Amino acid sequence: MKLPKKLMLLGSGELGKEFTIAAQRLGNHVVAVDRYPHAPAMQVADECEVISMLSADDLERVVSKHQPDYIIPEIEAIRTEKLLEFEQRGITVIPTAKATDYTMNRDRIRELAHKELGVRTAKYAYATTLSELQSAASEIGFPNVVKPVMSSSGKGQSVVASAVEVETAWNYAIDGSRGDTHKVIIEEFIDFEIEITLLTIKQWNAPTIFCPPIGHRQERGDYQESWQPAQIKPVGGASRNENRLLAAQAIATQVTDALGGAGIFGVEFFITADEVIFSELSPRPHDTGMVTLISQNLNEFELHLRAVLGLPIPNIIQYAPSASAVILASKNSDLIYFSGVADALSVPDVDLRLFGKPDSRPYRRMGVALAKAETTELARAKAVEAASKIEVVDR
Ligand SMILES: Nc1ncnc2c1ncn2[C@@H]1O[C@H](COP(=O)(O)OP(=O)(O)OP(=O)(O)O)[C@@H](O)[C@H]1O
Ligand SMILES: NCC(=O)N[C@@H]1O[C@H](COP(=O)([O-])[O-])[C@@H](O)[C@H]1O
Ligand SMILES: [Mg+2]
Repeated sequence: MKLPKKLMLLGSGELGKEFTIAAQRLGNHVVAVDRYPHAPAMQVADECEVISMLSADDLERVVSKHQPDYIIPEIEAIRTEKLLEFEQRGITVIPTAKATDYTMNRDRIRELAHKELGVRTAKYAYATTLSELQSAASEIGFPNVVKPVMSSSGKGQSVVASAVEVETAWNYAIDGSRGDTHKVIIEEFIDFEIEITLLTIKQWNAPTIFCPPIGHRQERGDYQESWQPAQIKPVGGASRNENRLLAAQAIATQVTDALGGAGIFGVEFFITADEVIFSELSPRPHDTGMVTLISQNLNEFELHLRAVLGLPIPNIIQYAPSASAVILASKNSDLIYFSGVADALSVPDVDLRLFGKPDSRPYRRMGVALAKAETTELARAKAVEAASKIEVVDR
């Protein structure tokens, strides 16, 4: 295999920016694509294109123009049927066009995991009308969680405590749905001990390997903090703890094998006292995996790149307990400044990534604080404190 390769990144946010840096460090050529100009990855890529990634015509135009060796999706919202076509034409889609198609909608990956592979998931049902949702809710019970089948980062998602709240949840899900699908999934609420992302690296010609598990905390369905390693509380002794991690690894291997190809996957699990419950997965680097920007010898973006290009991954070493905490905007603005940077960086083993997004909206993720410490608790406290010092301000 000869480098450089031409990589087309579909989606150019913060995850794509770090992937682009990793790709360029090994001499590759990156074309960054997104729906708006000056997206984070575009700031560091060789070339960029602004298109609608849901438009087959737009995708055709940029792929014909640049003739990439690899198409690397960075977000879910892509016209995935077109990716299947590109794959048939001989372009490698990462991890596979099928994987991007199955994970674009929550129902397809759920059916694969639960029905085809027999993996334990939360009890669930689908609804396409309010009355279907009402009867599904009484079947599943309360509390439950309602989400559009097409959405990410918690958009349109709510926890429903009782029957009177079902209508509000329906309207919220429909408003938060991507595209014009009026289909929602309703899930049993899992009262988990911890939720984890298991970064799973599927390789072309080598066995699947894993990063130490990442614990995370979500609000409004969006990640706020992540830490590594996740302490899966040793219920019933240390061996039990180990067993739950092995169980998660076995499920991650099973699901990623069914999707095929190569690359990193962020496989999400709910861990309860006696169960490992599969939630969903990203067939690409995961937002909670940004902690690996400080924690590991090879971060999740470098691992993705090596897996994609079939380069060796001799070892994955975690340097120390580590954490990440998000830096969110509070309002709409297109003049972004950050205050408190010097203060945040005055603490040893703290670092920042400020993504350079050209505008903000309430709760938009604008950066992340990273920290290493002697324990995950200390690392979390340091990351949260550093993030709290940064304020997203406009002029
Ligand atoms: N059935 C459930 N029981 C308990 N909590 C849940 C359930 N489903 C989702 N959640 C909570 O909401 C979060 C977001 O849900 P999920 O991962 O399904 O959505 P998402 O919008 O795809 O998020 P992302 O794209 O950021 O991964 C979960 O990480 C978890 O904290
Ligand atoms: N949970 C998925 C995730 O974190 N995706 C990351 O967020 C970007 C979109 O951010 P934006 O909505 O602020 O443009 C995506 O491009 C990706 O980097
Ligand atoms: Mg998720």
